[in-house]
Amino acid sequence: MGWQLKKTVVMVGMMGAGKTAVGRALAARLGVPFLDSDAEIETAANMTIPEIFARDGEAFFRARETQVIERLLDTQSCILSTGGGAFMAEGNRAMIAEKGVAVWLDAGLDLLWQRVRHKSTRPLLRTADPKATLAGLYEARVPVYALADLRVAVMPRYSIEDTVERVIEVLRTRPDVLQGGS
Ligand SMILES: Nc1ncnc2c1ncn2[C@@H]1O[C@H](COP(=O)(O)OP(=O)(O)OP(=O)(O)O)[C@@H](O)[C@H]1O
Ligand SMILES: O=C(O)C1=C[C@@H](O)[C@@H](O)[C@H](O)C1
Ligand SMILES: [Mg+2]
Repeated sequence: MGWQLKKTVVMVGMMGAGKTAVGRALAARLGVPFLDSDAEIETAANMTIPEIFARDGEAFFRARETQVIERLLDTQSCILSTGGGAFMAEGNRAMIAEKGVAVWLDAGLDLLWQRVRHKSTRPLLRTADPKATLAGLYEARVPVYALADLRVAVMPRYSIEDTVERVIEVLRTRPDVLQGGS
């Protein structure tokens, strides 16, 4: 029997947690569409996220992010990966709770730093001490990510496919979200 995804699964968590990589692999596994709010914003603006931050500022990006998430939540039963800051806005959380189910990819700070340290694609980390900036964001955001409906612990030894398996296990505890697969 195939899978039946009943609700849109919204991946939330810190930058580098794997929302995009795991979300894409999860969608392929379940045979449902994959959407990524950061990618949609870049395509619509025809600019990269660092370019948008540099030209229009973070507040502009956040307004776009809310609009895009609202639009993407109307795609029935898909996997929607968000940007790392999206779940911080209460209005975004309310939309996500209404139309989908939020899954927090919970990765530790050391792993996150290993994943993001060599990339220049995250404008918020363009500071004098990006490791300390990441740590500050982590401290501030973890209590908010913890409001997600479901949590999946991400371990350094997990491959993307391993994490997909963990997400599926957790989703299967919610028959209103995922059924089938046996
Ligand atoms: N086991 C793994 N699981 C998830 N990602 C991994 C793994 N191993 C390496 N990666 C890599 O870690 C990087 C960060 O992942 P990804 O871009 O999916 O994070 P993200 O949560 O979408 O971040 P952002 O909030 O910035 O969009 C990617 O280059 C991804 O390919
Ligand atoms: O954690 C964040 O606030 C961000 C994460 C990325 O996904 C992008 O949405 C952007 O770089 C901001
Ligand atoms: Mg991403």
